[in-house]
Amino acid sequence: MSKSLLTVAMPKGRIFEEAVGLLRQAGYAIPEEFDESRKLIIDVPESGMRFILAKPMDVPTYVEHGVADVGVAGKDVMLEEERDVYEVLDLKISACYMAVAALPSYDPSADVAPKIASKYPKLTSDYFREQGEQVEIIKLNGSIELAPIVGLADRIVDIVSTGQTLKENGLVEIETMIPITSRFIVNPVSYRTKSKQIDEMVDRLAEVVSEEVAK
Ligand SMILES: Nc1ncnc2c1ncn2[C@@H]1O[C@H](COP(=O)(O)OP(=O)(O)OP(=O)(O)O)[C@@H](O)[C@H]1O
Ligand SMILES: O=P(O)(O)OC[C@H]1O[C@H](OP(=O)(O)OP(=O)(O)O)[C@H](O)[C@@H]1O
Repeated sequence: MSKSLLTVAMPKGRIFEEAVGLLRQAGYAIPEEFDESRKLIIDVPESGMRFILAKPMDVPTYVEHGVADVGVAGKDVMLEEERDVYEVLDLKISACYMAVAALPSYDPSADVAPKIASKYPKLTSDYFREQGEQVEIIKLNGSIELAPIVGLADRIVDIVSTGQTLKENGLVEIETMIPITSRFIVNPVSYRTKSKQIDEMVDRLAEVVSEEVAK
């Protein structure tokens, strides 16, 4: 990895477009080809940056290991991964929330050994431990809403945004857990060794975020 360029770990997928939009608003020249490319490493020397494009859940791993200096990750990922990185700014993009959901017929009083399906086993386990409820967690990798319908789990813990997926699958939200937005994260060593570049980036992004919030 180049030491002169600031390496930014970006999440592919849902967050990508909004995160790139913020960077452009903050004055970083990100070429158009960035939006469509299949490349996983893109250098933008005119902005002094190298971007690495990772799976959203993996961004904190790249930043913790220092192969990326900074990155963008959802709060859900931060809570699940618990990596040794600094979370320095709430970018207030890709807003959604985590919720517990079940079939409308679900009766909590009859639920003696509850099974909870989720893509987020750690976050789910922490949540139910804090609630003082003992549960069995079933880790799935997607289509979580399927689990209660086919009888794999009693409840699910998943992200809700529009609520359409729950609705179309006949599930109801029974607890709202945590609001989620994307965060700007920093490797602790890079924060010292590249403080000038990183401080400037945080300041510029913070300004754009506060302008967006004021709109
Ligand atoms: N409706 C939503 N569903 C899931 N994630 C959302 C939603 N809205 C915003 N997010 C944010 O987007 C991130 C997930 O992005 P995305 O769905 O592209 O990744 P993924 O779940 O890893 O994708 P994949 O479908 O490839 O497994 C989450 O970490 C969360 O912070
Ligand atoms: O409230 P909504 O707007 O419907 O969004 C929430 C849904 O979107 C996500 O799934 P995704 O599309 O990432 O598919 P996945 O289940 O395979 O993770 C999430 O896991 C929910 O299922």
